Amino acid sequence: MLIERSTATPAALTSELYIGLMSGTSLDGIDGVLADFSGGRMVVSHHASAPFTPELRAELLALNTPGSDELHRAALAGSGLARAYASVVHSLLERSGLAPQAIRAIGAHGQTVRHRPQEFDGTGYTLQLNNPALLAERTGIAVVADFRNRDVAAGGQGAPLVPAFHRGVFGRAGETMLVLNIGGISNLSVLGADGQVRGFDCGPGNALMDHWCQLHTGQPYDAAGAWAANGQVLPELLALLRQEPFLHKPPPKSTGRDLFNPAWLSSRLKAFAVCAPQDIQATLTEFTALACADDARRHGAGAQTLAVCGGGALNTHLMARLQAACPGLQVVATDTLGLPALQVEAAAFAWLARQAIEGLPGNLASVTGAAGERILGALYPA
Ligand SMILES: Nc1ncnc2c1ncn2[C@@H]1O[C@H](COP(=O)(O)OP(=O)(O)OP(=O)(O)O)[C@@H](O)[C@H]1O
Ligand SMILES: CC(=O)N[C@H]1[C@@H]2OC[C@@H](O2)[C@@H](O)[C@@H]1O[C@H](C)C(=O)O
Repeated sequence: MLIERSTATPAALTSELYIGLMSGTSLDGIDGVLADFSGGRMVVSHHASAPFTPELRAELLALNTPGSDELHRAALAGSGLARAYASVVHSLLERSGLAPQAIRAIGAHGQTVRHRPQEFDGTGYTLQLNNPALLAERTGIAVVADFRNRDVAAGGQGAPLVPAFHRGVFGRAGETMLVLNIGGISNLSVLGADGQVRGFDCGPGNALMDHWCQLHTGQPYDAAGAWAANGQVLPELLALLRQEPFLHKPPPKSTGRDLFNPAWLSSRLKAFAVCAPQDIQATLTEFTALACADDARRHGAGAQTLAVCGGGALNTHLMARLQAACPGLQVVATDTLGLPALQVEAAAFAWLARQAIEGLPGNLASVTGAAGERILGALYPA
């Protein structure tokens, strides 16, 4: 039998440079980072982002709800996403002056279009559209993708996956820290003083606010929350929104656009049709802040700091409402702790790719409820 030698370049095999790519439930576009893990710590050297084209965004959004010809459309959308990912990778290579061979691997999250991990009699699923083979082909770099399904197969939620990364970057010995990601959906990591980590999705992040803002102002999001800040919170609507059972479920739990979507909102707005859209926006912002704050208070005993990442950290009004609802905590953006809010999730997927390449687990059973820690992701070689 002829045993062949690997033709992979030694540079790629020893490199500690990884690229992380994230396109999340806000569906605003792609964030990518180039991260260096040499020397036992992570340094993000470059960040690039790219909005989705209106066509790709519309199709990815449409694929979140059942429709016709889904298999064909999902395949095309996955390839469209991979091409957009490749152009973010090319920007990172150009900015850093590096050749593809210098990068060990790309961690590419894909686009979540369904997330039903625990339904269907224990055979639930989570679906991230992607075309990792095309991404590897277009970049000449190995790709790690499909990070969530192994955790789901082990009985877990498949999300959130970032708490282990949050521990590595933001954890402080002997101190309880809270890290809140406000993307389309929001998720909280509780980094215990004793090293224990808990984490779960809190509920909506920007998804409902973005939808309402787009509908009534034509803008993709409420910049700095200025529109909401000049509206009046509607107490009855707020109370109705806060009745949502997901918010009161104990962890482990995760959610997505499967639940917090325009249909969910419409059904709750029926009795409020005469209200000013700006007041609805103020109420949605308050609802989002309270969904996060309730969890921070409920699960964050002993913590002094709530570090916020994701695009929600740029919503000044939302951050002020969060601070008002958590008087015992200092609410800060993760920028103040060394990692800019918009880079955290992409950096997490660079880290998850490295974990996979090194044969190390990516999930935390204490977070997702999986039967144990697992190596996450599938490898598409360069
Ligand atoms: N200047 C700003 N003012 C207010 N909101 C902002 C601003 N910039 C970004 N955002 C919000 O952040 C969102 C994008 O956040 P982010 O990139 O973290 O989302 P995501 O990648 O979809 O996250 P996730 O995977 O956690 O759902 C936008 O849709 C918008 O709602
Ligand atoms: C299924 C899915 O895509 N979940 C996302 C989503 O966006 C925020 C929240 O819901 C979180 O659970 C998760 O993303 C981050 C990156 C995570 O897995 O930790």
